[in-house]
Amino acid sequence: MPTTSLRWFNQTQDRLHRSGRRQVMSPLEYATLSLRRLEKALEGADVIVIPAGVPRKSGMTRDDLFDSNATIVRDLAKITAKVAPKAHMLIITNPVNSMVPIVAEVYKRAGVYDAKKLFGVSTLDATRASTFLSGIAGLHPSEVVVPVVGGHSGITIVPLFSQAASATKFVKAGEQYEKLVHRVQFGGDEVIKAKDGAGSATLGMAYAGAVFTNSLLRAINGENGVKECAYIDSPLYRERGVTFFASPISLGKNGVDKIHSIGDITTEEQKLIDAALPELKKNIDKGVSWMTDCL
Ligand SMILES: NC(=O)C1=CN([C@@H]2O[C@H](COP(=O)(O)OP(=O)(O)OC[C@H]3O[C@@H](n4cnc5c(N)ncnc54)[C@H](O)[C@@H]3O)[C@@H](O)[C@H]2O)C=CC1
Ligand SMILES: O=C([O-])CC(=O)C(=O)O
Repeated sequence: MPTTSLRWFNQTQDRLHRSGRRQVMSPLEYATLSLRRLEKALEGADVIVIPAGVPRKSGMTRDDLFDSNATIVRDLAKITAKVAPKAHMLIITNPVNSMVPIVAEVYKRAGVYDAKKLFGVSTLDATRASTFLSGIAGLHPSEVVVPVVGGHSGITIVPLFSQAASATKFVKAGEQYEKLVHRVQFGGDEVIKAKDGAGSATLGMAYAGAVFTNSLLRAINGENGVKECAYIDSPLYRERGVTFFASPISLGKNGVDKIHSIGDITTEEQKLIDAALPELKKNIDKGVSWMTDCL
């Protein structure tokens, strides 16, 4: 059945709206009302997108957000596991590398985990890679598709410029390549610095989140051949202890239909993946251990 409605819940807006309507509200009264409104918003959802949480400020890494955002994401996942256990879960909140394993742990404990329906949204990395390379190539970004694999922070972001079809020839080995990779890996830092305390890539993320969500909705509604990169529960590097990995995937009615292999890559790209894996493992283990410690 086609998706027919969009529901939106923002804790801060909810609090403002409620306190505007009633002058006196105890924290307990607010929390109870808010939880009920949230559950109502989520009930029966096919797709849930979670961008809730704190963005970083200049000088912070995404991992520095872990302590603030882990609790928010865990608590939201507990609710979604209860009221919409079959929904596709799209996680935007940083650090994505650790938040997705946290959601997986919550769902496992609730006995409702479906690895095919949990996604870390890494589309912004592919958007940046495409934008930067198309600028060099003099092409429109829509003509340049660059798979970006690994994770969503710093050196875990690995753009595969060698797979950008006809645009690949515009990438020159050496300094230009290194600068291009660095810009994709640290594009988020560039935005945070430019916004100077006013948040992170909010609009870029709104675009990237809409691209990924629309792709998923098209697949859920029966379209064939929908392909995106996303950070998912993946077998690709499991033997190296990395249980979540972003790679190209085909989407279907029930989420991940097929996880594609990385394919042919250059020696430089292999080095980037080798550097990404230990960092990714650390980020994933941190999320899983934090959940164990929560018990
Ligand atoms: N995956 C990605 O590529 C990207 C991820 N992000 C991440 O997304 C998150 C949000 O970033 P922004 O939108 O820039 O921040 P923001 O501060 O503009 O928005 C966050 C919103 O979350 C709401 N919120 C907080 N706790 C909540 C809860 N428990 N339930 C419902 N809503 C809640 C706040 O009221 C606020 O409106 C950050 O963690 C940021 O790092 C941002 C850009 C790209
Ligand atoms: O950099 C941040 O903190 C936000 C983000 O994930 C991005 O822009 O890629």
